[in-house]
Formats: sequence, C-alpha cells, structure tokens
Amino acid sequence: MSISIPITIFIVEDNAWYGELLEYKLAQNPDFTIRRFTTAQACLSHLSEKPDIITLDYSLPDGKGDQVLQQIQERLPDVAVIAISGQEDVRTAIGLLRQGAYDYLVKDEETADRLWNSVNNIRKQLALRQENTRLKEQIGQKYTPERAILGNSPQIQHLYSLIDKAARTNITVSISGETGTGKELVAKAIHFRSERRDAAFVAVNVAAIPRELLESELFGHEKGAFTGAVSKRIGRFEEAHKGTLFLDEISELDLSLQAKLLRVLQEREVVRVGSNTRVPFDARLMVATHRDLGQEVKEGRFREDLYYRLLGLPILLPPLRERGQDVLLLADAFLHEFCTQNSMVTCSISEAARQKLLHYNFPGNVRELKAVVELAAVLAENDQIHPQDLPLRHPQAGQNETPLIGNESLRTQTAAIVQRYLDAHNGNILQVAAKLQIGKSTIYRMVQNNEIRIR
Ligand SMILES: Nc1ncnc2c1ncn2[C@@H]1O[C@H](COP(=O)(O)OP(=O)(O)OP(=O)(O)O)[C@@H](O)[C@H]1O
Repeated sequence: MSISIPITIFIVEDNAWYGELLEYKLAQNPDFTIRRFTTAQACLSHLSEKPDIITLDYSLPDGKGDQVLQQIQERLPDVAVIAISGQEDVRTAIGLLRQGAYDYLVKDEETADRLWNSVNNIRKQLALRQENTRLKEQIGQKYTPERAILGNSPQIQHLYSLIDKAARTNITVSISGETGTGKELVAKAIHFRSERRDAAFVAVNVAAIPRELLESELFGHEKGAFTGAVSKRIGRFEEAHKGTLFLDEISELDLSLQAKLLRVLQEREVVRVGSNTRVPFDARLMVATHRDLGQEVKEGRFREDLYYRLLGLPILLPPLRERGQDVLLLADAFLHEFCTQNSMVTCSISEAARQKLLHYNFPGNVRELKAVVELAAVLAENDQIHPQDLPLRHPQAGQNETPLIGNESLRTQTAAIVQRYLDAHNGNILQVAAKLQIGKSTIYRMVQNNEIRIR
C-alpha cells in the first residue's frame, strides 16, 4: 500500500522561532501542506480548511490546551491533534490523551524528530482509513441493485423498487424464494444502499450451524461457559453492531432458540451464554427462507409471534423459470464474466443452446444457471456453446411433463409423447425414433410443422 497521500498540517505555536523549527522539519516532505498560526483563535477560524493534523502548543496566549482541544474536536472529530508542551507534566499529558489527543510531546531538542515520527504514523493510519473507505465504496458499488441483480423482467424491475424502499428505513426484511434465487444478494444490496453501509454485513446460515453451537454463535459466550469455550467471544448480533445481521434459512431455527430470538428482538439486548449481563445491540435484521414461513406457523414448527416480528417487509423472489428472457441475459453475463476472469475468448451461445436454456426448469435457479454456463464455456469447442455442452439435469418425474388430456386428438397426444421422449433424450431424434419404434422422418416432420420442438 502506498502512503504517499497529501495531508494538511496546522502548526499552532506562539513562539515564532519554535514554530519555524517545526515547520522546517515537516516541510521536508513535499506531500505536506503546512499552515502556521500563533493563536488559538487564528487556528479555530481556519478549521474549515479541514486539516488532517494539528500540532497544538499547550499554553497559548488566548487559550489553554485542553479547552482548545475540545473546541477543535467539536468541529473536526476526526482530526489528529498532537499536543506540545513546555514542561513534562504527566498529569496534563494523561488528561489530554484521555481527552482524545493523538500524542503528547515535550519541547526539547528531540521534539522535531519525535513530531516527524508521530506525523508519519498518523499518515499511515490515514492511508489505511482511505484504503478502507475505497474498498467499502467498491464493495458498495458491486452491490448496487442494478449492477449486482441482473434482470429485465417486470419481477426484477419491481424488486429494484422494493430494495430502494427497504434501504430507506430500518424495517426488518424477510426474503423468501427457492434456493439460488438471489436472497443473500438482495439482502446485501439493501444493506449497501442503506445508511448502515459503512458497518458490517454479517450473514449466518442457521441451517449450517449445529444446534448446540448456534446460540453462542448468535449471542456470544463467556470464557468457560461450556466445554470448548476457551475464551470469551462476542456473538453475531454484536458483530453486526450498526450494520446488518442476515439470518439465512430462519425456518430451521428450533423452537427453544425461536423463543430466545424473540426475547432478544423485543428487548434489543443479548445475553451471552454463561453471563447475566445484558448487552444492547443495534443491528438491522434481515431473514431469508426457502420455505413458506406462514405454512410453518400453521403446522406448529414456527412461533406465530416471532413470525409477525420478523415479517416486516416481505420480498418474494420468483424462480428463474418464471423470469422469461432473463435466463438468457444472465447466461450471457455469467459467460462474459467467467471468460474474462479466465482470460478466455468469450464464447457465444448457439440458438439451439439458448432454446434449451429457455425450456429448462432450473431447480437450482440462478446458482445452477451460473454453474451450467461456466462448465459449458469449458466444454465448448470453437468458441460456441451447443446444446450438448449444457450439463442440464433431466427434468424430474412429474416436472415439465405435458399432461395428457382425454379429449385431445390422437395427433396432439402423439406429439406430446414424442416431445416428452425428446426432452428426456436431450433432443436426440435417432434415439427417440428407436425407442418409440417410429420413423425418424415422422419426427422431423413434426418438428417442421411446429408440433414439437428440439430444446
Ligand atoms: N439476478 C441475479 N443477477 C446476478 N447474479 C445473481 C442473481 N441472482 C442470484 N445471483 C447469483 O446466484 C448465486 C446464488 O445467489 P444467492 O446466494 O444470493 O441465492 P440464495 O437465494 O441466497 O441461495 P440459498 O437459498 O441457497 O441460500 C450467487 O452467485 C449470486 O451472485
């Protein structure tokens, strides 16, 4: 990481000669802009220039160091103040440091060198802070809804507006949808659009943590609270302080933990396992489930009172198969991303392969599409993806079957049977003709007449 960042330093020193000495030392770095003042008032009236560092003489003609420090902090809480005093007074030093001064230096022949070190340490911290802010911004941009959540379908366009609304307040958000529909992605998009974006987004998959560890995972534990608790640990609620806690697969929470969670949400306080102390928390809650939580309540597996507390703003994510042409838009985007990351020429998807994608039911939704497309890019020859490159699972029994209706004509019923066999044999006409003991030209004719499709 480079620390060549320009900074502005105010030197506040009534002794002109001493001020000049400090300026001379600090001016060795051309990245430093230095302003010198001889009174507290002059410094205070220039705070709008937002210095990064202020060296403050403790005894100025128009103000005591602690009072001036307080006035500076009220207006610029992030500025680093280095107090410089004529005498070594431990009590004053401790008082100033407690008050939030960054450092305390005594005036002697080494002050300028110690100031130089102190300023450089601050500069490293500023560089880290800037880097941190930049990374957070990058992550935030990555999760802007339109960038992260792709889709032109009306359902996804409606989703953008719900994300916007959810981000404006702290309302609990409950996201439901089949596996792989993007529930966590939506939770992140809301977090990074909300006022809480600078604090943590903490995700916990309730189903992935053994029951006996879940309570301490969520609420923390004290040292020795149970076998294996070798040190104190804060829980995910506290970790998400000022940020967002995302509880995935919330329906898998057992009834005793549901009762504890309800209490925690009502009282806005957690009690670490093995402790009696209540610790307040300030985390926004979002939950997700692939089950119908209302149904879970009806069947007695989920507490009704907790259900209403968690419902907040409900967001239902549609399965991929109901998003029309979004399948193709997503496939192209995943393909492009994968090929770029792997320094490959981006392949195209043939028309037949597109049709195959459009007619598949994607039980694993967007996650499955992504995996399928990435594997196809690896398998494809000549930079084009063909149907046989797409490793789609066969539709499971009962799915995608064309129901046979009693009063349909024989011709329609024959077409439905052929279609089902074609789907099951990846569109291989020869195999289907052999299985059904009909001529392959019969099948070709049915395709030509649009009675059936190769998908
Ligand atoms: N609309 C979308 N645009 C781009 N990528 C998406 C979209 N929806 C989901 N994804 C991607 O699909 C994958 C699965 O998404 P995510 O983990 O958010 O799903 P989920 O519903 O939380 O899954 P699970 O139910 O298994 O927890 C991720 O890689 C995510 O980035």
